[in-house]
Amino acid sequence: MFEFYDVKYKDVLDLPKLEIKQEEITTFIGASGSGKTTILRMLNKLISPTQGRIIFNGTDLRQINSVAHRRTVSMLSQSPAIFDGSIRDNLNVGLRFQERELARDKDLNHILEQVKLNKPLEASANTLSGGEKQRLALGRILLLNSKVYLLDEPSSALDDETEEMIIQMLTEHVKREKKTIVMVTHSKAIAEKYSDTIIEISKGRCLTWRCNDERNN
Ligand SMILES: Nc1ncnc2c1ncn2[C@@H]1O[C@H](COP(=O)(O)OP(=O)(O)OP(=O)(O)O)[C@@H](O)[C@H]1O
Repeated sequence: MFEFYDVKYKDVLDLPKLEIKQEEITTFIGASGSGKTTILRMLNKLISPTQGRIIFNGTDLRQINSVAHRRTVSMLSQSPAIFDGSIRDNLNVGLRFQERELARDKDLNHILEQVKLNKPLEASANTLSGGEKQRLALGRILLLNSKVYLLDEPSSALDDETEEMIIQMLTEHVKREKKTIVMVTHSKAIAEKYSDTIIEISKGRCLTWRCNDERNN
């Protein structure tokens, strides 16, 4: 799905070769500042490599329109914006931004169930806790129903039990719907348990690459 060839980003990343496979859960792990978020930002075309190229389904990312790309590839950032308004408005904002039809309350409530957020749609999003806001933002992304989700620490503000429930829901969802997840997590346990492929980044380089528990390099 994504192939990196001699990709560099300033002096932050140096990735001679990297592949992210379709319909898999690929997880990046590594120390703070190692370059994980920068990789996700490149996959979403928020930034471009300063050298080398990234191929997405056979086409150089430089040739793909950014807005069109982001309809296929949605990103949940580490600190997503929750604006002053209802949970309903905050869930629908991604669809509104993409000029798509807004979701019906039935579908919004289903999404809230999926992200384990037991709140009415009219409730103010501002009064939610940090972990609840994180789940709301995840719900907003799921509503977009994209082929690829880029998730930057999607469960960092959650307690262990909720984290496990959310990641389990996500993995079941992507397997059932044949979607692709590229995720960053601080939790090696979560990475080991739920990923098809784990890529460890250290100081902008790919340190280890493990598929189904086999170290390839
Ligand atoms: N546009 C930029 N120009 C220059 N340096 C940058 C740019 N963006 C990020 N960096 C630097 O690149 C390094 C990697 O940042 P990145 O956010 O990718 O790390 P990370 O592995 O996601 O860290 P964390 O786990 O703390 O979120 C950091 O030192 C950061 O300051």
